[in-house]
Amino acid sequence: MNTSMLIAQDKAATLIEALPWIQRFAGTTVVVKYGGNAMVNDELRRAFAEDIVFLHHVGIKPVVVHGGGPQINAMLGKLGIESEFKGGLRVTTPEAMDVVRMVLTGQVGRELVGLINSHGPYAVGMSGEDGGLLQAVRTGTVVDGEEVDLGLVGEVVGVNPSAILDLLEAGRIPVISTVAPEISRDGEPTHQVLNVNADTAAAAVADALHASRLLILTDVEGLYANWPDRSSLISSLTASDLRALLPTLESGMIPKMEACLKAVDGGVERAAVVDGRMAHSILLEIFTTAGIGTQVVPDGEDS
Ligand SMILES: Nc1ncnc2c1ncn2[C@@H]1O[C@H](COP(=O)(O)OP(=O)(O)O)[C@@H](O)[C@H]1O
Ligand SMILES: CC(=O)N[C@@H](CCC(=O)OP(=O)(O)O)C(=O)O
Repeated sequence: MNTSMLIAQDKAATLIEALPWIQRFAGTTVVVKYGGNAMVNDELRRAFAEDIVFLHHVGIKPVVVHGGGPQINAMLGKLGIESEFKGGLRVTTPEAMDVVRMVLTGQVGRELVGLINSHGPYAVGMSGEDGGLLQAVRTGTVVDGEEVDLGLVGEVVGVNPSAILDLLEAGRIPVISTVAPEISRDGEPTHQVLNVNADTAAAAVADALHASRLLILTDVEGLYANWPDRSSLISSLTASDLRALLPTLESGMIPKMEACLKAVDGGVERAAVVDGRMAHSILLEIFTTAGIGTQVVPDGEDS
């Protein structure tokens, strides 16, 4: 066989490797969380949009939930508003909340919708406020054993997925920004919006949609057992293994791995953290046998 035939055979092998995965996931919902640190260059952003449109065209129903921490930081900086993180969450004043809402829904969400829609009229942006999608209660955090007030920060306690289901039914790709209306402890709307961590919001959405997969894109290869020892990357672990590991984790990995656990405990078949700095990481994770990154599987399955 000459070289061009060998190259062609290689391409056919790559395509056919995807067949069992396409058969397995067609008709299911895949929730992809796109983080601010994985959307920092144009090539990656374009590859992300291509992957999402690819999923759509092989019969999978992708739902994008996005963050935008670095973009919020940049806008707060431009406006001269100070902000700090405690326990991995942004302390959010009313002034900062206006910026969070404006940047996530009006800037980052718009940009992702535009990128996906350069392939066709698929994406529709919505925030956690639209169609009563998310409900959150105000939450603080605990740092060094002390309760810390975070201001207008919430934890998602309810998801009403009907607006997402309407969009999926119409063949659209929902792109969701994670701003959430507040409800009081007794369930009444307070008419305030809260800033929620996008990883945990994505898990709540995946859970409510009975998604087959939650994929969280980030700026490392996956979960390291002994961060920052690069030889300790974990390719797969069970929910129980993860539960045992959670107290040892640091900073940004905490909400991500909590989100994976919440999703798998809620019935999502698999949740994975993958490297968003690698172009087409979504396709590699879903359509190749080896996958990439770190996947969390339910107890009793081979990790
Ligand atoms: N055990 C760990 N494995 C991998 N990354 C870790 C670990 N512990 C802490 N991290 C840090 O978590 C970061 C990812 O979280 P974050 O910066 O919030 O990402 P994103 O903006 O994508 O949501 C990594 O870049 C790394 O610095
Ligand atoms: C409460 C809280 O911290 N909210 C986050 C929301 C955005 C987010 O989670 O963005 P990434 O996924 O890019 O980190 C924030 O204000 O930065």
